[in-house]
Amino acid sequence: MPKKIALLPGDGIGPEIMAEAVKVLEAVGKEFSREFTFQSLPIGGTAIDEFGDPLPPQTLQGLKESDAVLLAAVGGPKWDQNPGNLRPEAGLLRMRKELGVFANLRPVKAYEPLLHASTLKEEVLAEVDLLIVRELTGGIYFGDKSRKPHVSGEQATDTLVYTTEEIERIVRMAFVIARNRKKLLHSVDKANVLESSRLWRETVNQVAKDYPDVQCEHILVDNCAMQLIRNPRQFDVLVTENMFGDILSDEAAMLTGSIGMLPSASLGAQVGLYEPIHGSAPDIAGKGIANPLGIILSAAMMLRHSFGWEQEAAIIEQSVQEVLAKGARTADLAGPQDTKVSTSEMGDLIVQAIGCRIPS
Ligand SMILES: NC(=O)c1ccc[n+]([C@@H]2O[C@H](COP(=O)([O-])OP(=O)(O)OC[C@H]3O[C@@H](n4cnc5c(N)ncnc54)[C@H](O)[C@@H]3O)[C@@H](O)[C@H]2O)c1
Ligand SMILES: CC(C)[C@H](C(=O)O)[C@@H](O)C(=O)O
Ligand SMILES: [Mg+2]
Repeated sequence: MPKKIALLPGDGIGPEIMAEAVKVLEAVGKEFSREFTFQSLPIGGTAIDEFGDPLPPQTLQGLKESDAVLLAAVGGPKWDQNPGNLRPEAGLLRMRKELGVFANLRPVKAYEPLLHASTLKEEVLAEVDLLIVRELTGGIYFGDKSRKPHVSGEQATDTLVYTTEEIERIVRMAFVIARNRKKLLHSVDKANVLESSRLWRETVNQVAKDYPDVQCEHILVDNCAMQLIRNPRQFDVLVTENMFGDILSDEAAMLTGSIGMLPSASLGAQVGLYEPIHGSAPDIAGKGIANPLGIILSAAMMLRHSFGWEQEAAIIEQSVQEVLAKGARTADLAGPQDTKVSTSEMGDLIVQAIGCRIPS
């Protein structure tokens, strides 16, 4: 049976990078005799323009009927003044909630050929290989929001809510992952200030009893943000709530040289959702210069986590390493010595590398 992949190209650079991910999946399919069917569905700003809804019912239906979902990015200045529920981002959040993908895995790997491309020192970055496990369907993103008049103008409220159950399931997943890596887990919170973080920390301590072989450390989020830049190699798996994970993962992207490099997998009970961590990059959209590696590596995560195709995932990841080692770079990473390539040229190079790795 062919695997049904729902594609959500979205806005800005989304369609440009999505085209490269599809090329790569087709190449893997050809080499390994795997069949895919692709269904492209509207989401975000383009869906608002066409259907007046950032997550139209037919999109949600299509996602639920698919075997896995690949999203590029949503958002852009055109929709920034829309009311909250009619913003592109509202469609993305509603989709995550509807699919129940509470666990967002964001691996951060410093590729050797890119060490010089970061604004940080090479010796700090060498061999960084960590994983941020971000809670994705709770916290301040999903709590009640309100506005009311105030003597100074208005008062706005966002509510940060977590239940023991929501914390426990993500923390348990992080412990299992940590057990299969270096057996080191940092739980990131703000327990010195936030009640939700105090519940988070208590729950982590309870769950930790079931994983005595995993070393578990608590770290406050402000210190964690600093330590990620000071000495990132001290971390292996980090687990944290929704907004802290969002911010820390953009910060951690600079350990790789570009936010365009980071993939992610969002997992839960049903279908898996795969997306690069970056946004729609309106400043470079339509120029053919966006880095497609984040979405290509997300496609690799899809093959591994949704279909259990480890070899196929690894071949994509090895091809990315190889192409980078040969000096090809999109504009976000290119230095004077490098060969600067466009979005589609980068996709072609990965496809070629896949072809060369498999003896026919
Ligand atoms: N998952 C998502 O769909 C997602 C994630 C983050 C932001 N957004 C949305 O994207 C829009 C723009 O947000 P932003 O500018 O804060 O963040 P962004 O991640 O889109 O861009 C930040 C910077 O990184 C660069 N960049 C991002 N991805 C890149 C890539 N693949 N290759 C090369 N350079 C890349 C951009 O050019 C920009 O300079 C907003 O509407 C925001 O809400 C969407
Ligand atoms: C666009 C936005 C809602 C989203 C988030 O905050 O989760 C993005 O920043 C991300 O990291 O996927
Ligand atoms: Mg983000």
